[in-house]
Amino acid sequence: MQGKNLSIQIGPLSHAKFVLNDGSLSLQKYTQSKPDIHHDIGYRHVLKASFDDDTCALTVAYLTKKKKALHLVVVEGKVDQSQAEHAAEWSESVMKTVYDAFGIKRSRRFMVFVNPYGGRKKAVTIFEKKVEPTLKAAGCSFKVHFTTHQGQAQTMCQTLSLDFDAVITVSGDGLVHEILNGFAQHEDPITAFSIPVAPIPTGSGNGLCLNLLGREEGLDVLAATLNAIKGQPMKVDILAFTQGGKRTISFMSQALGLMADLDVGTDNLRWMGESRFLYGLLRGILTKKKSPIQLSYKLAENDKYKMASDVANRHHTLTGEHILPSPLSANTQYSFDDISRERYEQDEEGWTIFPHPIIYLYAGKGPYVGRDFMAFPVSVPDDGLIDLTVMTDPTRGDLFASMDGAHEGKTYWHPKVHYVKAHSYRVKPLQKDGHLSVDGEPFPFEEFEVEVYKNPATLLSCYGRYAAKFEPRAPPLSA
Ligand SMILES: Nc1ncnc2c1ncn2[C@@H]1O[C@H](COP(=O)(O)OP(=O)(O)OP(=O)(O)O)[C@@H](O)[C@H]1O
Repeated sequence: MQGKNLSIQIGPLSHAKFVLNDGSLSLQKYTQSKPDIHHDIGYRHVLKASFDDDTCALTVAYLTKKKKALHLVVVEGKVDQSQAEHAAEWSESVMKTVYDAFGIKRSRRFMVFVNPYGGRKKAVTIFEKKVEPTLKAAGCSFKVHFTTHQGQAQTMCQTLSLDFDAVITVSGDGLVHEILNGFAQHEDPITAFSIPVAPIPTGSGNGLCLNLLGREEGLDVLAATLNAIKGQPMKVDILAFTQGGKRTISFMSQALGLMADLDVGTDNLRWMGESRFLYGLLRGILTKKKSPIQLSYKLAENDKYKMASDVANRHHTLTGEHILPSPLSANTQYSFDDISRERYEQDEEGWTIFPHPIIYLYAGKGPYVGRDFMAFPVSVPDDGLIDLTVMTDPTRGDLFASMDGAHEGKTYWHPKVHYVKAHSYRVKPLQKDGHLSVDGEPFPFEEFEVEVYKNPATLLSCYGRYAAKFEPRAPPLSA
């Protein structure tokens, strides 16, 4: 249809034609020096189309994938005066198609916090070279603050004016932790938590970005910027971590033993980027240090097969993708007499007492804790539960084997990995030395309790669920 087409003159020697198709905007560029260029741009990647009446200039901004990463492209050109009315209508119809039809507000207003210190300390450059131009090209407005010290973003969020469409963090998970803790101390915490947080990955682990965008795009700065521009609010649970009478909000994880040693125990190696976690893991496997603790939890579910098929069914309902448990193959690596389904003693208040000595405890929300470790593959954003995983007394071989396929969540199936969903849990260390990390930040190695608050916080998501792929398995016939 003619109304869906628009031609522009880009320079003296080149021109282009846009066509608004079903599902994509196609661009055909004709230049003298190069062969014709054709792009099909999916609606999701179209950031803006605008027409300036005074200058007869049309601008279209979009993101395109080159060498596995997204790049910003802005095409500008002149429209013939006789086509001015059509060009104005055409650009408005593009905006209606790529924003309004999906219920996405155009030209969002953001508060942006940039942590110059996180990861490899490139956040400022990344913000200036990539994020800022993309937000501007999409017609978004924003206020930006470069943090000068730890805790500053948290303090600012306690009194943040709540008139932004979202808060963007250009950092790792540490700044997200600060924002949510600031919101918890806001005079209107419910409204504060309703402001979505959209992380952009410039830290070392960037677990939240991986959970929102998946392993392929989770570390792509412009995929995360696009999520800020076009993602939809997704409600998520938060975790109340209480230690010594003080409550801290945790949005991602608590780690103790080996899993904390490889994170806060390698803090001095931040310059290594993500590799510091692998180094910490190998060091931990070699020393195989035990953590004597008392652990108890309020159990919600401990059937690994059921949890895996429940999460697959939920994804199926949300996306229409069909995921069925695959039958057990003859060469399945592990036996299935796993320890999760053992019945442990319960106290009179219904707390399950976990009896084993442990190598690590890892509890949290969101499948990925780093690109190479999907620690909580069956985690659900808003089930009101925390996924709790404990490794008991493994051999070094068990530890190595449990890390095989860790990026796909295979650790979950290892028979020595105890994995449950709990309403809450408590830990009492039985010795003084040790590491405890909460959302990757160090905390005193002392007694604590974690409870789940169902659903108060908000993130932006393009998928409406955690973006992790995890294959369920059929239970063995005897189960
Ligand atoms: N300007 C600053 N100087 C020093 N520390 C800061 C500053 N701004 C924030 N912080 C703190 O820096 C720590 C690390 O931040 P961040 O999470 O962004 O990076 P990271 O730890 O490398 O990444 P990840 O958490 O994804 O592993 C956090 O505790 C954060 O509160």
